[in-house]
Amino acid sequence: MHERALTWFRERSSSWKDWPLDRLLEDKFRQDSRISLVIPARDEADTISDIVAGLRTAFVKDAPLLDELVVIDSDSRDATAAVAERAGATVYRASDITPEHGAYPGKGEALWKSLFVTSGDLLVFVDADLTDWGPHFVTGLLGPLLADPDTLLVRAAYTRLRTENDGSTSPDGGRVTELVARPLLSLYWPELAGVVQPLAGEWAIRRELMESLSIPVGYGVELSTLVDTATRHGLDSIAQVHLGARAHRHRTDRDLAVTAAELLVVADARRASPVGSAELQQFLQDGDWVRANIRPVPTHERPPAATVQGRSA
Ligand SMILES: O=c1ccn([C@@H]2O[C@H](COP(=O)(O)OP(=O)(O)O[C@H]3O[C@H](CO)[C@@H](O)[C@H](O)[C@H]3O)[C@@H](O)[C@H]2O)c(=O)[nH]1
Ligand SMILES: O=C(O)[C@H](O)COP(=O)(O)O
Repeated sequence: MHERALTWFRERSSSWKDWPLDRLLEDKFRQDSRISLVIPARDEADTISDIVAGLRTAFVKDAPLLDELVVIDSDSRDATAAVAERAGATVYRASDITPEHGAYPGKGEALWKSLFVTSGDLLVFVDADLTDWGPHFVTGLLGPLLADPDTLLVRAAYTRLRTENDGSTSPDGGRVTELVARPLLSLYWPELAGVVQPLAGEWAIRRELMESLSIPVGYGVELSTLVDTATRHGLDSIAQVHLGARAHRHRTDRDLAVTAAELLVVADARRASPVGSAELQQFLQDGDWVRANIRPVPTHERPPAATVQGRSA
């Protein structure tokens, strides 16, 4: 692994088990922190109820960790809003929030709009399509933020499960992650190559930072916030927490191609110069991230043959 990335990986990774709820509550009340949990959701009526109800029970009813549990309904065509409200969330339609600023479709837009209806100084984002997850996602993500004022952004690290049509699972999830995000980071921001899940939809961030960043309206928001935070505040302002395994609803390759293009746009907007040499950082999906793999990426280009001495034609 790139030396800086390896140092970061070693120093800034922890496990959700390192962050017990008691300790978090103690830190939260000592610091007088307010915490908002935000779930962006488009057409997630099938899964959102369990997520909202589970988090509400764990961190609103049983323990006072969350001050707000908000769902941003992002142009859903199904009953997402009603289901989420019944499960105990405060629900806003993204397009109803600050209508004077207009409305775009997309996840990033939902997160950006959430800034206008929440008040927590710490924000936690959780996707609405999770099928394998646990409340420890939230405690894990908040741990480093509550423990250290210099930590500004916390990313989830997990094994991404792929669920086949017959219900069987393998640790082969994350098509865009493996095919686009990781190569982009390894090539253009190799110091970020130690981020195990650069596109994880579960992350926590200080409001002050989130409000200072430009937010792509679509699926580029995870990549942009990662790169921009590292660029402006240094790698060590970011931490990652291993959360075990995570499964979600899979989208089609064709839909993911649009996401892939969005990531390229985000990268393109942030890049000044091309890479010289490159290696691709990968992680074995069995959870043993210490046995990470480095794959050399060929970058050499031959000159036009017409310019090469001794060509026969
Ligand atoms: O217009 C949209 C589209 C999606 N979502 C919600 O955003 C979350 C993630 O969307 P999803 O379609 O499940 O994304 P994935 O295909 O799983 O993409 C992965 O990679 C993306 C970055 O490329 C991240 O934004 C996602 O969180 C991450 O799960 C879910 O709660 C969606 O309901 C919206 O709120 N509005
Ligand atoms: O982050 C990703 O790579 C996308 O969400 C796709 O994940 P999947 O291949 O596990 O559906």
